[in-house]
Amino acid sequence: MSMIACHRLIPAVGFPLRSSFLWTNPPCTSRFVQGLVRSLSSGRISMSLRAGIVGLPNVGKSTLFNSVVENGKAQAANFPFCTIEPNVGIVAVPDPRLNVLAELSKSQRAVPASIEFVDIAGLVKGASQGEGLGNKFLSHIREVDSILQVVRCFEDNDIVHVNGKVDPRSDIDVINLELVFSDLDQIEKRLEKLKKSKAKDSQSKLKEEAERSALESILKNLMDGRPARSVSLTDFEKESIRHLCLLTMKPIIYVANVAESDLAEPGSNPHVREITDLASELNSGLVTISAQIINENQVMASESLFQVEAELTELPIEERIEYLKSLGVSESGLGNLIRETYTLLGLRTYFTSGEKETKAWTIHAGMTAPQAAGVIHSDFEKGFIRAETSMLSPPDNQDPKRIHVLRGKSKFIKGETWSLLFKNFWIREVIKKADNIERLMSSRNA
Ligand SMILES: Nc1ncnc2c1ncn2[C@@H]1O[C@H](COP(=O)(O)OP(=O)(O)OP(=O)(O)O)[C@@H](O)[C@H]1O
Ligand SMILES: [Mg+2]
Repeated sequence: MSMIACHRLIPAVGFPLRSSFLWTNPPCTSRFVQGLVRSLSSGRISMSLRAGIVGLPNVGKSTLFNSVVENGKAQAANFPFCTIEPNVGIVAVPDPRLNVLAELSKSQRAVPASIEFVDIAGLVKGASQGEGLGNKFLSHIREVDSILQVVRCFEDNDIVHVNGKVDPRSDIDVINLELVFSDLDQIEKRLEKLKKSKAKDSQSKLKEEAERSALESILKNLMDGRPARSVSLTDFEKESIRHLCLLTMKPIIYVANVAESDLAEPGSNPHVREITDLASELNSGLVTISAQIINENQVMASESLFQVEAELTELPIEERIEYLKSLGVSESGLGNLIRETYTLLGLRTYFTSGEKETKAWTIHAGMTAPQAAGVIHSDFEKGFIRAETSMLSPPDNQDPKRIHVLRGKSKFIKGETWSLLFKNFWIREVIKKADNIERLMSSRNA
């Protein structure tokens, strides 16, 4: 939904909303930065999951971390293994809906959803055997929920490439192979242990059986170079191997790090084209960013002040938007990256909105309306009465993308819900208790 349409909408409904559950469709793309800045300044975060920034040494991981994390101060420099201990920072998930709702409710603050980013040391060939900084770093990857694999796609003879040349396919293979080796090693040890184990009760026996059969099929796939995530497992099997935190089970997004001059037209960069094909072969996400930091000398030498991602976080919001527009980019790759990561983790957002605050709540895809309400408080799940979905469109009906809103009602929430106030703009449908929110939203979107 465009911001223009939102602005048109606001005066037409210029009264505060009562606090109610609002579930809306996935974030629209415009003006994310404003949401981000406002969100960050609110200083409160609702829930956090971890995404690890992974890649060969010296490809721009820490530079990216500094770009994404407000006040990120990871050391980023032109030499391999610059990072040793992981850098950790929390970022708000940019979501323009948050601000629209906060304005509608005249909220005192807006609280975004969040993700934790972890900048991990570079991996090299043989890491699983202890090469480079070896196994210790693989264990840092084990602790994250998803992987952002930074792939160097910029040519610059001054920046050392550990393998001597920019070659995304080979870089990706090196990292993926190390993750596979590490999992193989872990699975073999675990299977050995399971052989000796004598489960006490039938429940533990069942669990161990599920674990063994899952690990055996994963092992077979790993031997053929296929990641654990490509193996189809039952929910019970997945649960039984969760404790192993297998590296190749984690979802991956490839992050193509390009020169800032390629940001407007990434397709013109042959390395990006190569990763695009690879990512679709591997069923993984791809985001193109330019993490480059222009050092002071370069800025002084080129009057034209090239701003790229790392510097965007230091600019006032209006200037960021102007700058991105001047590059022909409708929004920063970082906004995309953060949102993609969030979606990749299987996370979705709904909002509560009132005068005190508008807040993004994180739910897992597939939760039912009562379960989603239960994220706020278990009483809301127990006392759930109903939810309704509605299409909220501006009065002049010019905006083709409407906000989809689900309204929850619980006997624990006092006061009128607000559908009546909006009746001119609503199509009302009652949702059954067991309905899956996400499916409902996508069927409404179709
Ligand atoms: N898009 C880009 N274009 C040009 N140079 C870049 C780009 N991104 C990062 N760099 C430069 O690459 C060098 C290495 O960056 P950085 O320290 O972030 O890498 P790293 O992956 O964290 O390395 P390490 O694994 O050693 O910690 C820095 O000099 C940085 O300025
Ligand atoms: Mg680093």
